Amino acid sequence: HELLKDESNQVTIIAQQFPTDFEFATPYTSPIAGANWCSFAELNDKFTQEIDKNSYLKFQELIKNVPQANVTARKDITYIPINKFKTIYKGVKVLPWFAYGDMKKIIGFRELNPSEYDTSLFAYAYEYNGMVIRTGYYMTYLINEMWKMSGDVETSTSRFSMRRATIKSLSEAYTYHQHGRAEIVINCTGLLAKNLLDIESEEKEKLYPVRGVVFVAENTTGMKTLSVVDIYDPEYPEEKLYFMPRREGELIMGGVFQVNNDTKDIDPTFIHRLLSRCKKYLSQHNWENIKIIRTQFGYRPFRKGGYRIERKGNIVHVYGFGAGGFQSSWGAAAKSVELVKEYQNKSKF
Ligand SMILES: Cc1cc2nc3c(=O)[nH]c(=O)nc-3n(C[C@H](O)[C@H](O)[C@H](O)COP(=O)(O)OP(=O)(O)OC[C@H]3O[C@@H](n4cnc5c(N)ncnc54)[C@H](O)[C@@H]3O)c2cc1C
Repeated sequence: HELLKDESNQVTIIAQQFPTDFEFATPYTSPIAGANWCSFAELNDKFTQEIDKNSYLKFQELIKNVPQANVTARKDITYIPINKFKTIYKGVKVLPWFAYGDMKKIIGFRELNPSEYDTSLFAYAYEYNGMVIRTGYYMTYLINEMWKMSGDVETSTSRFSMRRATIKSLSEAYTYHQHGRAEIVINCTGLLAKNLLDIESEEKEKLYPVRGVVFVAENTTGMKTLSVVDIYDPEYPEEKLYFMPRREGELIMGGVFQVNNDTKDIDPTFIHRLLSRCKKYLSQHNWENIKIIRTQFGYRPFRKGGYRIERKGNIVHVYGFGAGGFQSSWGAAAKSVELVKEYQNKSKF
């Protein structure tokens, strides 16, 4: 999308799976995400903070001006239960980087007053102006924007095309360009980057899946804010508790964070624990007779050391986004475009 803004660029997307696919023979993460913006950057990680801030601002622009992008403004509230505060955080209040500096203002960050939550359950809570990205629709919007920019379809002047194909190695990707051989390849293969024959051997070791399971329900709960309860259950340490109310009256109910789990089985008892936690922690909402439409799972493409945005000759690697591929997307795209331009400028001389 960002590359097409330069009218001299022509782009072909090669993919095994596309956003409107509903079953995947091989891992494809993006359609499974909720998704929200909740940057995970550490307090001193300015690089990721800049990327996530850039993305936040872009999503805000879409919220305000582009309804068909399917990004919806939602207050995002996080509650920290007392047991987690005591056992895991050792009684120290932990706030994210965007609770400070100019980002605090931009994002409307605010700690909740104790009168606003149940102090017998929670040690503290905070909120900010967040969002829900309706991922399937949002990605379709992006594709349609690219077709618009293409100006033409399947002719010698078209600047965009999509190709369903499976590549075994990055070197093969050059041959799929709609107008002959590509000059540069951008590798956004997510978790499957590790299967590419010509990826560096150390990269294969770095990538690992963190499985997520979410329920898509009809939102009869009355919940209008994006709500996260930062739970810790020593018996089920992989289980989380978060909710994303989508624009069309759906509720994403999550989830789990299962490191190195690439299975497809879902524990049938999980939903019962999730609902009993809902009744305990979020009793202001109605959890009776909730109708679950679908259970879905995906593999967050984690990479040891964080994500990779790096140019090696005429390949730009952009993968390993773990649990934050949407919230980092626009910032990561901006960095990738810089790397493409760097290559284009070098190859001119
Ligand atoms: C349950 C869950 C909840 C999440 N919630 C959030 C959230 O709230 N906010 C957030 O920011 N992130 C969230 N994430 C994380 C986010 O979904 C990922 O970081 C993001 O989707 C990764 O995108 P990607 O494009 O790198 O990988 P993918 O979406 O997996 O895309 C990779 C693409 O490469 C193609 N491909 C791979 N190998 C080949 C090949 N050899 N040949 C051809 N094509 C190939 C695939 O077919 C696919 O099209 C969540 C993830 C899960 C599972």
